[in-house]
Amino acid sequence: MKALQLGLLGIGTVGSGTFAVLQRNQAEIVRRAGRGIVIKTVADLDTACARAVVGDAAQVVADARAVIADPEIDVVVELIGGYGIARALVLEAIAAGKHVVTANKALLAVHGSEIFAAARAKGVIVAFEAAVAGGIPIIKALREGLTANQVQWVAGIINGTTNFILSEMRDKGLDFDVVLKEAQRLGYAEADPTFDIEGVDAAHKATLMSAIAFGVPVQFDKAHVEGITRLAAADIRYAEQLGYRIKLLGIARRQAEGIELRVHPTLVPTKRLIANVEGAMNAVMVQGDAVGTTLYYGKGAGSEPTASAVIADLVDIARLSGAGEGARVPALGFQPEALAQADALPILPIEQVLTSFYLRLRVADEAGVLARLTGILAERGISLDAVLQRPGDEVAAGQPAATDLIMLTHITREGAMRAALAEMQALPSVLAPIVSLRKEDLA
Ligand SMILES: NC(=O)c1ccc[n+]([C@@H]2O[C@H](COP(=O)([O-])OP(=O)(O)OC[C@H]3O[C@@H](n4cnc5c(N)ncnc54)[C@H](O)[C@@H]3O)[C@@H](O)[C@H]2O)c1
Ligand SMILES: N[C@@H](CCO)C(=O)O
Ligand code: NA
Repeated sequence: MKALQLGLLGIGTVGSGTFAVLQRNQAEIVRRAGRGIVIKTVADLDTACARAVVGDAAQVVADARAVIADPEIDVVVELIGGYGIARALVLEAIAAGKHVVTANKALLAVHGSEIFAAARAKGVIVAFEAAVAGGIPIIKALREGLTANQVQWVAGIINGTTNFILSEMRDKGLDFDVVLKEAQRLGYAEADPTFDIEGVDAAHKATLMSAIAFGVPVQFDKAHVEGITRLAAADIRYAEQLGYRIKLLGIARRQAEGIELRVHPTLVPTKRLIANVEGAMNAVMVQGDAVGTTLYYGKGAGSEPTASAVIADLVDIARLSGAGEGARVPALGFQPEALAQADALPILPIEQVLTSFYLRLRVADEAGVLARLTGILAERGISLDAVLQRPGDEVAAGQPAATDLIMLTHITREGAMRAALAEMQALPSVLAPIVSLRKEDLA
């Protein structure tokens, strides 16, 4: 059978990995796909760099639209990134009848509904395994391997840069900025690293997983997003003393009334495997009603790990591009007409999220403070799981002595906790802004 002809848009970190792995493993890939997968043309603004990567193994052009216009190209592989030119090129490629493979989670989390609808109308495939947790086949697992299940929740370490930063800070006592620079040097970080450290990249990926897990449209604008920039070393230490690690988790959970979709630093029991995922590694836990809890672990970023996912999608296309719509796996795993309307299973506002909390309060060391605080929590139906008292810093002469109170709560509605926090913060004996972090047992 004729080889699948590719046009690669962008040959940076992921593009060059895709080129290298396709070259190296071509014979193995033919044995699996039943035909060759060949890069015909590479488009990159930096043509000199692109030529240095591909030599004379493929044509190199500066203009991506020349690739889209080439009738011999079957698949456009978008590895440029971002929402701007990438969106235009992907839509133009679909309009030209090309299948599309992309690693671009930002694009799909924000414009996915438009792109999947355009692909459906044109009868082409849009595949994106590389967009979530890089080389880990989590899209395949959710869409196909777990298809029997009603998924209850998905929780993952899905940003390598922030997991690398948290691990290096905890293990080696390194500063945030030093570790971020190292993650950039290693090719893990996004073009704009604030996407990594502010949780946006993880939220893009969690949004895609929520759509595939629950059959809802991609709705990045409804995700609750917090990064790691406000995390204090003291909380990492206290969490450790209580038997928890702090991880940036992307969580999508089904409640009766809707879906929780959130990214935030989270206390996870140290005894869970996922709490021990270190460095730039990713891991995703999925709980289904039939299968129970499953865990997927591996490299979520980097040149060849991400290329591994891009090429897996290409092999699927090599096998399925000739098949009718019904023989292909739908982009989000649910039949398009069965995707729930946004209001049928809405993304819940953060106040409705159910979770437990870690609180750290700097309080005046005087009688009755703890009773007042626990009274406020009890009025809102929030019960305590554990309380620790730690001496605070030295205080100036004449100032009241201060102490740190660390509390772990049982599960509560976030709205109730926010109301309690406001009331506690207003007490004169609470001396500094209260730190609150969410905690998940992931059992
Ligand atoms: N780096 C990773 O580990 C990783 C992992 C998973 C997903 N991704 C995603 O993969 C995509 C690519 O990431 P990357 O790290 O390879 O980026 P990169 O910056 O290394 O490469 C992008 C390439 O696109 C080229 N480019 C920019 N504008 C162009 C245009 N208009 N036409 C043609 N070429 C253009 C650049 O010159 C560059 O060579 C992004 O969507 C990213 O989020 C990256
Ligand atoms: N910037 C991303 C790349 C992989 O999507 C990360 O650090 O995980
Ligand atoms: Na993946």
